Amino acid sequence: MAASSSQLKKIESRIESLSETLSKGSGRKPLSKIQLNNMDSSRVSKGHGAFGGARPARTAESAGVRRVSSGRKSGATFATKSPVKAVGASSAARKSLGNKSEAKAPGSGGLSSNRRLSLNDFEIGKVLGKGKLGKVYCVRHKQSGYVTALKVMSKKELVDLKLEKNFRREIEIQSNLMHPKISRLYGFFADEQNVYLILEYSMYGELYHHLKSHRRFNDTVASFYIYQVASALEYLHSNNIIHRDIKPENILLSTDNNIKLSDFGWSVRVAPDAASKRLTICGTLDYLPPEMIESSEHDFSVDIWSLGILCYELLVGKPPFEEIDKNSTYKRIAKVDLKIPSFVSSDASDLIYKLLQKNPKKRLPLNEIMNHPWITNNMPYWPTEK
Ligand SMILES: Nc1ncnc2c1ncn2[C@@H]1O[C@H](COP(=O)(O)OP(=O)(O)OP(=O)(O)O)[C@@H](O)[C@H]1O
Repeated sequence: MAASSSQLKKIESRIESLSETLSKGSGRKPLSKIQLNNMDSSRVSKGHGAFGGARPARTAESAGVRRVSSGRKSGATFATKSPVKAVGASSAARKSLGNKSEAKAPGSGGLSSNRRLSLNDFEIGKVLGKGKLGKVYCVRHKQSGYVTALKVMSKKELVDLKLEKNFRREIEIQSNLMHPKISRLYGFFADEQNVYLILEYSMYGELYHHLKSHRRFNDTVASFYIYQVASALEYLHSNNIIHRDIKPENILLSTDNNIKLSDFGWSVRVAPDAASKRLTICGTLDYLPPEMIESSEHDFSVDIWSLGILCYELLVGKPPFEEIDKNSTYKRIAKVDLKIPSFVSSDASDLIYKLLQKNPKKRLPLNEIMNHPWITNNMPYWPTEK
């Protein structure tokens, strides 16, 4: 595993430029004011699903978030069932995670109607959290009664931070996704100052906070989450999308510990041709794969690497290559300097080793991850619907 001195030199100079790129953003062009001002929800609502078919006007998921009580419970390893009556959603959460019926549209006339939306269409509730560009609120759509999350982003900040490209990606990709383990983007609109994303409400917030409050999860809990993320990734990859920012902060929890993969700001749609490779460095430091650090091309397997990091972090409580300074982290990633604590079960260790392979081609494919003994042996203990 030890790298030669010339390899190390190469990595060091790479790290310098990488640190610069990550702190500056990767040269994204500013979007003109006119483009931002022209944004409205009709682009989303008129858009046909990239994966064949128009988006339904209302989903079972959205119906399931009606009449939500405002209190957010947290703390339980498996959060107790919410007061929300989920219509059709999450019933097949455990063993048939890909069940499309969860995302079927039971009716019409919901949030994604062609009528332009504005802030006046919503009752604003509590702040759910704060992002880089603004706050996220729990809101109720007055006409339908649907409770959703409303992400408010300042146009000025978007331009100043050169994040318009990420924002466009987030909208273009997420609005066409329909999977029970992926957070829905119902639409968006803009006014003079802000753009607003209407998102599926995940009442239990980020998986990251749950992990921090528990320090680490046991095999049953961690495998339940990993299986769900793998299921979401299987859907994304089969639709030629690489997420590129898998981490506990981007995994939200809804009822019954159903995960909702979110934050598609770094995701990318690639040509169906398997040879298509990307070069952009993106994602989050601890989750970067060796090929990004070494500036090689990357493909779908970056998400498999990140799934390996996630698996480790859920079981150990911190990512595997974490160091005080980022250069040391980069070096450890480049060398795949992996040390798994002895309290991690042998099945889990086996899976982590198979995911954190330096050679992207050697990383375990998603279907094999979902059938790995660590998953199948823990599956009977996953929570069931009450
Ligand atoms: N759909 C949602 N349901 C419930 N809570 C949410 C939802 N979306 C975001 N939140 C909460 O709001 C916080 C901020 O979210 P936001 O996506 O703006 O932050 P972020 O991760 O920094 O994203 P960005 O990088 O786009 O700024 C999250 O940490 C989460 O707790």
